[in-house]
Amino acid sequence: MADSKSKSRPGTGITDQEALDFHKNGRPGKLEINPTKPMATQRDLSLAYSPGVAVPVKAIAADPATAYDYTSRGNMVAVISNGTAILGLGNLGALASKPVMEGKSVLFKRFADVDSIDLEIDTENVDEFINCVRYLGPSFGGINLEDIKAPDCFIIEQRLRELMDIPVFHDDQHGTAIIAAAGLINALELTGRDLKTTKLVCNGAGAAAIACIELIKSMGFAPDNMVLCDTKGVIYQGRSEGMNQWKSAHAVKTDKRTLAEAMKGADVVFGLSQKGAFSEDMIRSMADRPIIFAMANPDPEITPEEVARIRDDAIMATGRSDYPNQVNNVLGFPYIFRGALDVRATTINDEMKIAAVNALASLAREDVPDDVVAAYQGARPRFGAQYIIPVPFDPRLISAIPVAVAKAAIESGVARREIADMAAYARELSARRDPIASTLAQLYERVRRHQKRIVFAEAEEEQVMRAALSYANQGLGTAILLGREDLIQATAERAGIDLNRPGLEIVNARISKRGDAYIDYLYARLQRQGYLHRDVTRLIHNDRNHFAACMVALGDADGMVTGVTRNYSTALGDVRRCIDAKPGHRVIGISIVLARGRTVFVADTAVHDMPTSEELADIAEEAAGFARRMGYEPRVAMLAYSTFGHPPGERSERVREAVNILDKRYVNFEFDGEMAADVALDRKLMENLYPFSRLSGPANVLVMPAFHSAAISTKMLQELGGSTVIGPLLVGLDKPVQITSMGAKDSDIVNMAAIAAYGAGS
Ligand SMILES: NC(=O)C1=CN([C@@H]2O[C@H](COP(=O)(O)OP(=O)(O)OC[C@H]3O[C@@H](n4cnc5c(N)ncnc54)[C@H](OP(=O)(O)O)[C@@H]3O)[C@@H](O)[C@H]2O)C=CC1
Ligand SMILES: CC(=O)C(=O)O
Ligand SMILES: [Mg+2]
Repeated sequence: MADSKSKSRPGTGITDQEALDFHKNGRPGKLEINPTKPMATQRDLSLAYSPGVAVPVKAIAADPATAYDYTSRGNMVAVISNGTAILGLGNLGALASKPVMEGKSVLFKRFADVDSIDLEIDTENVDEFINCVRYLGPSFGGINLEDIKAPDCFIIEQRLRELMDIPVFHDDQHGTAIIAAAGLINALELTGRDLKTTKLVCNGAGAAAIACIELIKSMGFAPDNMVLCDTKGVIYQGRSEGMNQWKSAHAVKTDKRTLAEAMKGADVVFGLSQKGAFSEDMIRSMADRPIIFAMANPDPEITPEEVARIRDDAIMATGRSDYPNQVNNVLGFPYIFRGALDVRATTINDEMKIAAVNALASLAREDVPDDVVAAYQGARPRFGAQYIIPVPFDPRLISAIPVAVAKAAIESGVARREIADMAAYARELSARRDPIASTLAQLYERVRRHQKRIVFAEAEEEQVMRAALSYANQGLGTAILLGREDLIQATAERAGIDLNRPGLEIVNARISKRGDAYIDYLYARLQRQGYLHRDVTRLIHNDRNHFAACMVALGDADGMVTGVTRNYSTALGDVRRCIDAKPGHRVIGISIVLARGRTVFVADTAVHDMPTSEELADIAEEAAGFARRMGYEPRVAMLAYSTFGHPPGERSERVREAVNILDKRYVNFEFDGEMAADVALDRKLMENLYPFSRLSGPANVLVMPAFHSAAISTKMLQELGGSTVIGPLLVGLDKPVQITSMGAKDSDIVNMAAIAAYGAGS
């Protein structure tokens, strides 16, 4: 039977089961460790381990600073928790905090290329915790404390800062405070308020809350205009119940005793407490144009929908990614540590925090340039009530925040390394980001706004059904499940999936009223290619790919996804019988390879076996157009085993000729060749040996000389090189169809469905 695990969590588009599967599938968890040096030969071993390793050991013993040169310390941060305040879920213990800590580690890597490991310490004793961490200094360039409850976190952080000579930063305190302060500055500006006269209520008096109010007081907020509340109500001078020295420091003289009383007439409210802590009446009682930051995770103190029902003049922010204005420390900790590590800072001080606040606040006021629009779901946001703070996928964060933090560290004297050329540093930082994730995020968002009907041709398969459900749950459109009802129902029962929800439709090819129209359409196409009417009838009644492709061809569905049960070329043949190439285009397969922070488009990985020169030139044009649509300025390398004529060989001539054809077509993108893959990808090699090359940087589109080299190299990269490969994506068809690999996972199938929907003109 279907259970709650198949129901989407409100507002998120994900089910509990999906969250569990995401963490469980493949290698459990979200993190693994990979070596950065070869470990293949006897010589490698002698260098990496005994005897070679003794040399850096002695060097570090003689000069500890060289540990930054010879070990991973300088780019390594520990995320450490005891699980006493996991998000807003409370004290669930060290072990239960591990998914969050692994998540923070992954975000360090994803957003700022900082290596990170999570350490969960199983004690609630403050001294034991401090003793456990204080000796770990040699291993790390920084310590990120996470989800430790107040007031223990204040003592722990303070003591560790005194004991350790690397940055110790409690993210829930300072990370949150930095982002909230940046959002507040901008919200005050938009509502024409002055920091010195604004009245603020902060609900919650724990780690995040105390740090937030301390930071904004240090920026000039009047202490008397701020009321702090906790589970016992207002923290007033003279209160004795549930107090500690950190709360006392912010107690005010007031006769208000409850949160409801405090919120009456308030300009701003910060929620750093728990789900549902704000009532509609409280929100109603606030001043005009109220500023509401409901930051509890995973569920805010009040939702934007609830606020919108009560009033339309609020500036509303939450800690979540699925609403506008995400005030969440993910906007801070990766970049703050990036800047601190790059100057080998001994600490993260107030100057560095305020520099981060200002950098973040100003970024939201800047015009969003074209190449950043992708991160904003394809729409260009303008500084305003719905956009007071950048989104986590904003590619400008990686250069703006670390530069500001590094500068502040140098100027305030806590840097152990200077950066002479800040502009070069900013460029280096930009090169660390990988734009594909923001491109995919944009793609999903566009599909969400222009929902499409996608037919899942193999819906009797469990992973396809899960993908269809996820497609509907994520609000991407309607998922059409093609298959026999009884089998679909049986699979759904087995998988615990509830099919009775909006956004899912079942279509049975055998009894569909549209069958005759599809037969007529297909017979007209195939009658002169050896197909009898009865052959076509059989194809439509018995073959899901033909039926689904005809649905798309005749407009009954906007796009199609298939491939789980049949090999690629068979599925492609089925589809091509029903759908032609777009006029003036060539159908090709493109694989997106994400490897070590780089994204490369490889073509043709699906269709042309041994392309002619003319076909290679077409493939280059299709691939360059696709790369551009995905937000990249294409630099196309026409690959071969030789480079610019050496070693000579007949096979490379075909590729050379393709370059000549592109020259004659006056295409509007950079291309060159023939060249070997190492020359195409290694800028230095290209500059040193072939300074005449017309590519202005390493290639990001690789046109392979033949299908076998394309398929072999992408599969090898995936299996041996640890790369992520998306695709092959079918490009150039007149209607959007995507074919997955056989046995693809549900998440891959949803990606393909979203890409098909995008291709349908989302
Ligand atoms: N958006 C973001 O980036 C971040 C959000 N947060 C969120 O802030 C919240 C607090 O986290 P953190 O400070 O680390 O936790 P702590 O355990 O340190 O503090 C929790 C505080 O919330 C108070 N509290 C709990 N429930 C209520 C309630 N119903 N009404 C009033 N006060 C309440 C507690 O009161 P008492 O002192 O009386 O026990 C305590 O002061 C969590 O929901 C967390 O997810 C935290 C960090 C970052
Ligand atoms: C975001 C975060 O760190 C928290 O909610 O605890
Ligand atoms: Mg936290």
